[in-house]
Amino acid sequence: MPEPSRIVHLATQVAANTAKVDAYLTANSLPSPSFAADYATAASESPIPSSAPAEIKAAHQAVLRDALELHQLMLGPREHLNNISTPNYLLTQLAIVRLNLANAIPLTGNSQVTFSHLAASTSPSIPEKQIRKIIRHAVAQRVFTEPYPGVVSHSAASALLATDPDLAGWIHWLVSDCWPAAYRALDAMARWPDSEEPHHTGFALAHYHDGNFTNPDNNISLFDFLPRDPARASRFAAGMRLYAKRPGVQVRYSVEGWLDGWKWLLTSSSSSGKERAKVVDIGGSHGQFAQLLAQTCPNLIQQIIVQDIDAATISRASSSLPESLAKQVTYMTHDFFKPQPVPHARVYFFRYCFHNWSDKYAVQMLNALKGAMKKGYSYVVINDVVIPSKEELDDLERDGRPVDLVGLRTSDLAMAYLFNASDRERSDWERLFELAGPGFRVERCDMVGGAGMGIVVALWVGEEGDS
Ligand SMILES: C[S@@+](CC[C@H](N)C(=O)[O-])C[C@H]1O[C@@H](n2cnc3c(N)ncnc32)[C@H](O)[C@@H]1O
Repeated sequence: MPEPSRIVHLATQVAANTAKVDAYLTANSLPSPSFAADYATAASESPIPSSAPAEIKAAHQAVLRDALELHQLMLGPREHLNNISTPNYLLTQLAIVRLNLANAIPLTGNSQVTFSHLAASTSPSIPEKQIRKIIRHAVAQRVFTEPYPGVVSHSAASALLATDPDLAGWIHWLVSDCWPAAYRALDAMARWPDSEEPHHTGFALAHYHDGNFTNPDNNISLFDFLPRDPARASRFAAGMRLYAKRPGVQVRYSVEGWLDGWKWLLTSSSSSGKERAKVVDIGGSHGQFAQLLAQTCPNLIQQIIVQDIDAATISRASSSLPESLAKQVTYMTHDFFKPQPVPHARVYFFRYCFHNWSDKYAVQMLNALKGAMKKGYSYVVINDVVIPSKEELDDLERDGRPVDLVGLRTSDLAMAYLFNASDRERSDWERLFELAGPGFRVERCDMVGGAGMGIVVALWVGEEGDS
C-alpha cells in the first residue's frame, strides 16, 4: 500500500488526537470547545484544564500543530504568504480594544445591539459605516456574531474580552504598543548592529525616541520608560498578570511545570533537615507566582520576598495581598542591578527577567547577587526560556511532547524589538555564567515541559563577599 500523502497523514492525526481530547472532556463533564458566548464562562480554562493528564495536553498540542500545517498546506504557498502578511487582523483587534467595543454589548439581558448603538459608544467618535466594517471583519474571525443583519452580539472571544480586563489589556498592548515597535525593528537593527543597549530598539524608535540621538531621554529602556507612560504601563502589567495566571493555556507558563522543575531544591536537606526555605523572587512584579508558590507548598517556604523596580506595582500588590499570605509573602522595591539586600536566601529566583536583557546587563544581574549568597547553600534559579537544540526538538517530538516552535520563535523576536535582547539556548546560558566569573556552579540547565520553558540552577560555591 502506498504511504498516505502528507495531508491525509495530518488529517488522520488531527482526527485521532481530537478524539482523545473529546473523550477526556466528555469523561470529565467539561464543555466541548465552542464559539458561543456562554463558553467564555463555562470553561474557566479552555479548552482543557491545567490538571489534564500529560497525554491529553500532548494530544491537544498535536492537534494545534497538525491542524495549522494542514491549513497552510491547503492554502498553498501564495495564499499562505498572503494570510500571514495581512495587517487587517491587527486593525480590527486595535479598534475593538481601543474603542472598548466588547464592553458596549451587554453580557446578560438584551445582549444584542445595533451598529449605530456601537458607533454611538465610541470615543473618539467613529462613523457607523466604519464600525460596521470593523465588526463584520471581526465576526468573520468569530470575535462577535451578527445573528441578524445589523445586529451584533457576543461570541466566546468577545465575551471574554468584556469580562477579563487583563486579557483586553494584553491584546491592547500587542496591537497598540508591539505592532508599531515591530514595524521599526529593522531601523533599529540597521542603526545599532552590535549594540547591547536596551534602548536601541524598535520600541524606543516607535514610542519615545525623538530622533535626537544625543538626547539622554532617549537612552532609557522600556522598563524605565513605562512609568512615564501610565496607559502603556498598565497594558504591560495586564499582560504580565495574564501570563502569570494562564496555566493550561500555554504549557510554558504553567506553574506546575515550574514546580516540577525546582521543588527538589526547597525540599533538599539543610543542616537541620527541616529548615524552611527563604526565597527572593527578583523582578517578581505583582508576585502572583510567589503567592501561588506559598499557597502550594506552605510547609516548605519560610518567606518569599518579592522585589521589583516598579514601586507602584510593589505598593499595589503589597496592599492587596490576601491576609492568609501576609506572614509568608512580603514585598520590597529593588533594582536588580544594585547589590542584593537580602542575605543568605536559599533561592534567588528570576522568572522571565533575563530574556529581557542582553548579556552585558544579564551579567550585572548575576554579579549583584554575589555579596548576598551563602557558599554551598544559596542557589540562583532562573525560570526562563531555554531554546531546545535541534536534537532535543526531535526527541521531544518522538516523546509525544511537541514543542510550540512558533511560540518560541515569536518570543525571541519580540525580545529583540522590545529590549534588544534574546531568548537563550543552553550554550548561551552556560556562557553567561562564565562571563559572570567564578563562584557560580551551573547544576542544571534544561527545559521543563514541552514548550521551551526552562530552568537554570546554579549553586554559589564562591567565597562570601566575592564580586
Ligand atoms: C517580564 S516581567 C516578569 C515578571 C514576573 N517575574 C513574572 O514572571 O511574571 C519582568 C519584570 O522585571 C522588572 N524589572 C525590570 N527592570 C528591573 C530592575 N532593574 N530591577 C528589578 N526589577 C526590574 C519589571 O518591572 C517586570 O516586573
